[in-house]
Amino acid sequence: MHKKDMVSYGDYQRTAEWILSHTKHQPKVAIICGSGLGLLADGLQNPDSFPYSDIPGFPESTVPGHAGRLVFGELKGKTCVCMQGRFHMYEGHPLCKVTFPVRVFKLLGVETLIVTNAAGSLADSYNTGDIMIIRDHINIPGFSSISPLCGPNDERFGPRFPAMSSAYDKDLYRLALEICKSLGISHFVREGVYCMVGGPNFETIAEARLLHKLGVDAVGMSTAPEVLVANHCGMRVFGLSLITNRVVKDYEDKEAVNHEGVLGVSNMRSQTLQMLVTELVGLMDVNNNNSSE
Ligand SMILES: O=P(O)(O)O[C@H]1O[C@H](CO)[C@@H](O)[C@H]1O
Ligand code: HPA
Repeated sequence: MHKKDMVSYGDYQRTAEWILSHTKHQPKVAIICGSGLGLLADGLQNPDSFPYSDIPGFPESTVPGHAGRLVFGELKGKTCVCMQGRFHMYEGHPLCKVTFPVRVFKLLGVETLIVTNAAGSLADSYNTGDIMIIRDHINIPGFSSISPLCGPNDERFGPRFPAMSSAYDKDLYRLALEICKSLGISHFVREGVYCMVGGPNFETIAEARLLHKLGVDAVGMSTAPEVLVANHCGMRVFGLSLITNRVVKDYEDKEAVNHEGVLGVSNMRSQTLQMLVTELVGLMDVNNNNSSE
């Protein structure tokens, strides 16, 4: 690992201090919006919004559908911070930069991370527009030590060898399923395994077939690094994938995925996702939390 690709504890602290000097909000919940899902941030009450370019240490957001803003505010009375746009490895960011905000959130006092993403489906029973609650993930870059946790371990954040067998919080998972029932959306809500690939290309047919055989339900190019870093520093995590396309597994199939199509489906379903996340934040237990106090 090159030195320039490393981030020190002081770097996270500096960014956290900058944020604390610019907003009164003290979030307990952080939400990362996937491609085209930035609407999630629009429901925040009393918002304070900062372009990433104004925040010391934050990388630049370069992908269409990722506005590049950090928004603080309240959802159902709970103080949240929302990343309107995330960073991806394929943009050229080292993973410590991709996950930089998660550790900053930890220093701000965040205890729960909600990750969302756009993903292609491999499971034959899934339809475009389905919402998948992430039960677990497979981190393909991690298999070859491409991980935000590689390099010297900082014990102030967490242990050298973190367990990942409960990466996604079971209570939040169950609560989300109940909320889906009460919202009447269970017929398009699934539970499954997300797989991160590096991207930026979409999958070949052979890769798609391999992932299918591995038991992957949905594939995307994000999320696993953020979830790793959040688990490492003791946050609980909840994740949602919006199924924006079917991953082609058949050589005769002429359908080809593209990012514009992904964004189209995200936009179509983002209001439903917003409803689900809002209810979840409203009903989850947090030690919070009123920023005006
Ligand atoms: O994972 P998010 O950021 O939602 O974006 C997904 O959508 C993009 C491809 O269309 C890729 O970046 C993929 O990871
Ligand atoms: O089919 C896909 N593959 C990888 N990443 C994605 N992000 C949205 N759809 C996809």
